[in-house]
Amino acid sequence: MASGCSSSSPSRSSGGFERIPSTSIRVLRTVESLRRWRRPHLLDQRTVALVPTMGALHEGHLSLIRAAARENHHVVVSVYVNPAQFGVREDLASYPVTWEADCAALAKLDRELADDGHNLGRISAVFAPTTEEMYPSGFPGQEVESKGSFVTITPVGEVLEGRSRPTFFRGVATVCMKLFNIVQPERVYFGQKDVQQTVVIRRLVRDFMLPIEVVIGSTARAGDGLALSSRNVYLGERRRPVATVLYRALRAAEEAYKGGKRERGEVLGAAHKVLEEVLAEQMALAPEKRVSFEVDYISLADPDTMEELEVVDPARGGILSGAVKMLPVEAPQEGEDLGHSGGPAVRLIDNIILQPEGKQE
Ligand SMILES: Nc1ncnc2c1ncn2[C@@H]1O[C@H](COP(=O)(O)OP(=O)(O)OP(=O)(O)O)[C@@H](O)[C@H]1O
Ligand SMILES: CC(C)(CO)[C@@H](O)C(=O)[O-]
Ligand code: BAL
Repeated sequence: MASGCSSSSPSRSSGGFERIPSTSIRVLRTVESLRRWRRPHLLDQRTVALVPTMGALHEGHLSLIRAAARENHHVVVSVYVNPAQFGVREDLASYPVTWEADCAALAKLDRELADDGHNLGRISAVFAPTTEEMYPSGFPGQEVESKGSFVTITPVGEVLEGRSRPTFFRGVATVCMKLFNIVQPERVYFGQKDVQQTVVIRRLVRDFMLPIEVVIGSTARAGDGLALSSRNVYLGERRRPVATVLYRALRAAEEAYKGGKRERGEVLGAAHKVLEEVLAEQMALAPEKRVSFEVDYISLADPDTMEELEVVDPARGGILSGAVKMLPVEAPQEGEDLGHSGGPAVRLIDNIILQPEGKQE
C-alpha cells in the first residue's frame, strides 16, 4: 500500500492526523485509528456509510460515494487490494495501484459534495490498511486449500464467478466482514457491476444478522456502453472498442426478453448470436488488426440465489450476466498501446437485471 497521499504536499494536519492535502479527509491506516474516529459517532446519532474499494478509482466508485454522501453524515472509503480474493494465477501483482490519483479524485469529489447543498455528509475518511493489519493472525494465503479464519457464503458463492474464481467470494466475504466490523457502518454501498458480489453481501448481512443496510448503485458505463472497471486499463487501444461485445450481447438478450421471450434458449440465444458474430468479424481481420476473446459464461439466473433459470418468471425477473476473457493481441505493432502491464488477458464481467414486471427500472 502506498505510503502518503502526495510526496510533494504535507499530509499531516495540525491535529496530527494524516489527511488528503487541502481537505478534511483523514487517511486512517490502522484498525485502532479507525475505531477511535468512529467511537463518538456511535453516540451522536450521525450515520456512517462505508464504500469498499480496491482503489484505482473511476466514475463507478465516485457514483457510489456520491450516493453515500447524499444519505449519510460521514462517508468512509476503504482502499485495500485484498490478496485473499485473488487466485494464485490471477493478477494481484499487476492490479493497478493509483494512490496519488485516488487521493486527488477524492479531494475533487469532496469539494463537489461540499458545493452541492443536497448532501447530508461528505467524505470523512479513507481507510487504507496493510495486509498485516487486516490479517492479524497472519495472511492465510491464496490457495483453495489455505487454512484460516474465513467467511464462506455457499452455494451462491460457488456458481458463475465462484466457479471460475474458487477463492474469490471467500476472500470478498471475509474482507467485507472485517471491514464491516471495523467501520460499523449503518449503510454499505456496492456496485451492480459486480452483481453476484451484491447477492453474496446481502446474504452475509442477513445470515450474520449485521445491523447494516446494503445499498446497490447502478453500473456506470463509458459512452459506448462498456462498464467502467479498474481492469479496463489493461485493454489498450486495439481491444478497448471490441470489449463492448459482452454488453452488446447482454443487451440483445434483454431485448429478446422485452420482446416476450421467456425460455432460457431464446433469451440467451440472442446473446450468443452477438458473441459469435463479433468473433467471426474479428477473425476475418488480419492478425495485426484483430482481437480475440473467449466466453467464460453467459448466464440467466435467479436474482436471489444466482441459480440458472430454464424459464424466467416475469413476477421475479432475473439476472443476465457474463464473463469474457479478452485475449492478448496478436502481432503487436511498433508503438501500439497494449495497455497496462503489456496487455495481458483481461477478464471482464457485466450484467443486466431483468426487472420483475410492474417494477420501475
Ligand atoms: N462501473 C461501475 N459502476 C458502479 N459501481 C462499480 C463499477 N465498477 C466497480 N464498481 C463498484 O465499486 C466497488 C469497488 O470495486 P473495485 O474497486 O473492485 O472496482 P472495479 O472497477 O470493479 O475493479 P475490477 O476491475 O477489479 O473489477 C464495488 O462495489 C464495485 O461493484
Ligand atoms: C468489495 C471489495 C472492495 C472487497 O475487496 C472488492 O471485491 C471490490 O472492489 O469489488
Ligand atoms: N470488483 C471485483 C474485485 C475483483 O475482481 O477482485
